[in-house]
Amino acid sequence: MSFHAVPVIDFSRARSTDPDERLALVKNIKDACTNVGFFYAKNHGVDAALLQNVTKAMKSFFAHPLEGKQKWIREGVAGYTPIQKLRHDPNQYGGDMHEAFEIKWELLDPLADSSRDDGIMSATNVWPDEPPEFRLAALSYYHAVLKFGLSIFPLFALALGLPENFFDDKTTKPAAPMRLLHYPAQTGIVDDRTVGIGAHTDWQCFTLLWQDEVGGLQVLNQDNKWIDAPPIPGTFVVNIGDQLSRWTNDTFKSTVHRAINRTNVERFSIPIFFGSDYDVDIAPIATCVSEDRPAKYPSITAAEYVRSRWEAAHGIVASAKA
Ligand SMILES: O=C(O)CCC(=O)C(=O)O
Ligand SMILES: [Fe+2]
Repeated sequence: MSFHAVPVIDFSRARSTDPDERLALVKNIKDACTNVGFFYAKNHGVDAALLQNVTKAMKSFFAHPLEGKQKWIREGVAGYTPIQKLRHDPNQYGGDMHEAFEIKWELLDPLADSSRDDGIMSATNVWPDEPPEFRLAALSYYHAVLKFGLSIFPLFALALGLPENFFDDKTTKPAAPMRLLHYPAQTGIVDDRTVGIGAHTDWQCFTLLWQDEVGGLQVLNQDNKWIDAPPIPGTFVVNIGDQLSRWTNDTFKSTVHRAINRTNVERFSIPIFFGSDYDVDIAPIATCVSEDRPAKYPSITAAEYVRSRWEAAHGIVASAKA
């Protein structure tokens, strides 16, 4: 059945002592992940003040002239990406109309050892000197959302009929890049060819997205119609990515989406992409495979898979199809 709206799921029930409440939550998650691949999470528990601080810092950073921001471009997978550098949809006319700043896992304490071997996905963060509170604001928000994100894995396990701790030993140092995104106001001629971020699926297990009040996110349904996912204050948009759809042999859906800012107001959003540990093999989980539903995907590590998608988005190799 085709969906016509993105469901809203109340996560306060994850903390309930009533087992029926938790079961009802898992059922909502299962329905959303198998039919839509998207849902809003409300009552997620992330402090609104942390969000306020990071949005203030990112707005201040992106307001700088391009020359200042270009100092933070790095060859690797962290730092600044200018407008139109990426093209998420290879069929799209121009590049994506957004600029981004990407942050990798790092501890909040600047003196702590944040080195971590992520193999071919290893990256070191760069931190703009302006505004000075950028690092603290970004990482404080990041770690609060990381905590919420990790709490979703056991619920996904239950929704898949797996033991609740199934993902625990596979998410001890989970991949979780965060991107701060700025979609400029579009004042010229705007048509379907001018997209903020072209039609794509995400690469990791799932994404937690905060979006501001401007709107523009759209999700493709089974009838090939774009369904709006409008901003709902106090929620995150959660969507399944290709890693988890492969891993579950397509039990969970990784749904095509895009963002188009057709207003003359700039838009900001912050996705965090949650993956398993990079060294985990994401071949279809045994319980998702049967004689009727043979494994659709070969074995590959999460790092190899994500790296191939990253290279495709950067035009380094032909698109690696999910
Ligand atoms: O900005 C948005 O609303 C969507 C961003 C997105 O889909 C992505 O970064 O993968
Ligand atoms: Fe996305």
